[in-house]
Amino acid sequence: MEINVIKIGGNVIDHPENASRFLKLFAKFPGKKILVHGGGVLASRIGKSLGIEPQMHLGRRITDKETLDLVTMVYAGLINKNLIAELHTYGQQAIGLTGADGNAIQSVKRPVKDVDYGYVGDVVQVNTELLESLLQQSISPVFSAITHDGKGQLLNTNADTIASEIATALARKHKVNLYFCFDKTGVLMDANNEASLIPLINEDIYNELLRDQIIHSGMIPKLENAFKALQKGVVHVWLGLPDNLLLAAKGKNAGTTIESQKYGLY
Ligand SMILES: Nc1ncnc2c1ncn2[C@@H]1O[C@H](COP(=O)(O)OP(=O)(O)O)[C@@H](O)[C@H]1O
Ligand SMILES: CC(=O)N[C@@H](CCC(=O)OP(=O)(O)O)C(=O)O
Repeated sequence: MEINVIKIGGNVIDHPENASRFLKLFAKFPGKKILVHGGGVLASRIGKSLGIEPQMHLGRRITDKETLDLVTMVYAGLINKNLIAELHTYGQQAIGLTGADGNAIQSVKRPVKDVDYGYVGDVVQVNTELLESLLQQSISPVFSAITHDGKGQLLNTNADTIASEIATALARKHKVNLYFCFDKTGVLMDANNEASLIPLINEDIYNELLRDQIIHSGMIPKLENAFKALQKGVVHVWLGLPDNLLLAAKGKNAGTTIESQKYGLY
């Protein structure tokens, strides 16, 4: 089957009207689809109000025990359940999951190298049978950024990574497209200038932009994951505004595209 994995960023869903516009588009999006949502900004805001200061390193959250409890409540509870409830108002069958539910995504606690990320998980296994069975019933799985290690420990996993790992695992058997929706028109030469869109990107350009710090913060894991997915068999990766998602599905660019076959890079 053809499967679309769609990631929606925390900056978009932090604004209820933008979240609603996106969810309506997701409900309209044709074919089999899986949603992965972030929520980093809300977790940081609620954390601050509780005296838990966010600590990020290269776009990823350093997660101590207290922060793990916070993100579990915010991502798997507050955000995930509200998204599911709203999707049903648009006629979209959906089921909210963490990686622990149905053993959907197992991860291992990231080994300490230069940085100790704490309770952050690197994905090792995706339960594709579970996802296939839900999709066959026209139920869209909706994932928050929480995984588990199979030994009782929940772990925080970057939502872009979850989207990429799900897409990659399904790509072994299916044609998979991966869409990263966030708060910019795509990858930009200047993150503050929407007109500076880079419509196509390859790994050489990425490395140059990274070196020149044109790509920074949350864009780093997003693009790392985009390239990883393409290398591992995902057919099409797109990044852009949620409002352009249906255009992207029709093959119109309106964002930044990295396409495996067409450019022969992957
Ligand atoms: N070159 C770039 N083009 C576009 N955005 C960039 C770029 N470099 C850094 N960014 C930042 O990355 C952010 C998107 O990453 P992130 O905040 O993790 O998104 P999400 O909402 O998906 O979680 C943008 O809002 C922007 O501030
Ligand atoms: C380990 C790690 O960085 N986890 C992320 C998970 C949420 C996320 O990725 O949210 P956005 O997509 O909104 O950024 C975090 O806690 O910020």
